[in-house]
Amino acid sequence: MKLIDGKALAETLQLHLKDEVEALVKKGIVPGLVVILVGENPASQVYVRNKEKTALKLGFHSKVVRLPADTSEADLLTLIEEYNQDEAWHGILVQLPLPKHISEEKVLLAIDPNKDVDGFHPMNMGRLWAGNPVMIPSTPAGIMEMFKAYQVDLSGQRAVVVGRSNIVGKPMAQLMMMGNATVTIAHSRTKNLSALTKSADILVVAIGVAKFITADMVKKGAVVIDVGMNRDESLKLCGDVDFDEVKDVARLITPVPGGVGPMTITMLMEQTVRAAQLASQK
Ligand SMILES: Nc1nc(=O)c2c([nH]1)NC[C@@H]1CN(c3ccc(C(=O)N[C@@H](CCC(=O)O)C(=O)O)cc3)C=[N+]21
Repeated sequence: MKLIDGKALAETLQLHLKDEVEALVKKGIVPGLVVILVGENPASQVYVRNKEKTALKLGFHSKVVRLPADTSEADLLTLIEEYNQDEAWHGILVQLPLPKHISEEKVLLAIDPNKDVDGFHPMNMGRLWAGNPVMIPSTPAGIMEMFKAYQVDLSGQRAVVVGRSNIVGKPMAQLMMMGNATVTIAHSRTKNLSALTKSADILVVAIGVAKFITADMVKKGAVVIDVGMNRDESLKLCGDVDFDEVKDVARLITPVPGGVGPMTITMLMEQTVRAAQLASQK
């Protein structure tokens, strides 16, 4: 078994990004990323802080707008429109999940697709499914970077994605299909799931159940990517894959923490740099 070191890869990619930021700054453009957080979800607080730290480290113009949990949908939409109009901000990210009284669909539709560095706007989702992506959701984008760095050739491979969310499962499946893999999307209602996962040369797991994938569900020599972020019995951070047993079956495997998470943040920064580059070419 070999570890896919997401943390180290993220640091390497960030060195390159820093150079790109410097080149932009010389032209008078500072990439700007605004993150909007509604409410006090503790996990969101951690992620948002990490995003801000990374943005500042790379020399971005960065801001986190923290709004109370009872912020109205109308007020949030107005704020998004203000950032859409403000040229200083190239990327706008509204942290999910949102409080229940706010429509996620309306909020994602309100973000200017050119500033939608998450790639969650229906326009960007559609472009991805049509095979002409502009903004790509950062978690699947980060996983594709891992495949590249570790020379995982997807062509002709059987890939299984466990999880069908708009932010991970679906875009992940499409990106691997674009890499010529044969892709199956499985989910909580899939019958005979372990037979399916065991047939996978490449297994990507994003279902949000701690240590759900056990060694008997994995093919010998498979590449296993763990998108999960859970707490185990002792409140330790753990993934959707039972790492301690699956590591002896897999050829390549990502740890949690230090795997997909740091790559997600890095790709978000990369897309913000690209949004700034695109805006400067207009
Ligand atoms: N609009 C939006 N965009 C997102 O990209 C988005 C979101 N909403 N909502 C929540 C999820 C989750 N997410 C993570 C990012 C980094 C880590 C990360 O850095 N994890 C570290 C550990 C962090 C810790 O210590 O808790 C690691 O895996 O090593 C995790 C999770 C982005 N998300």
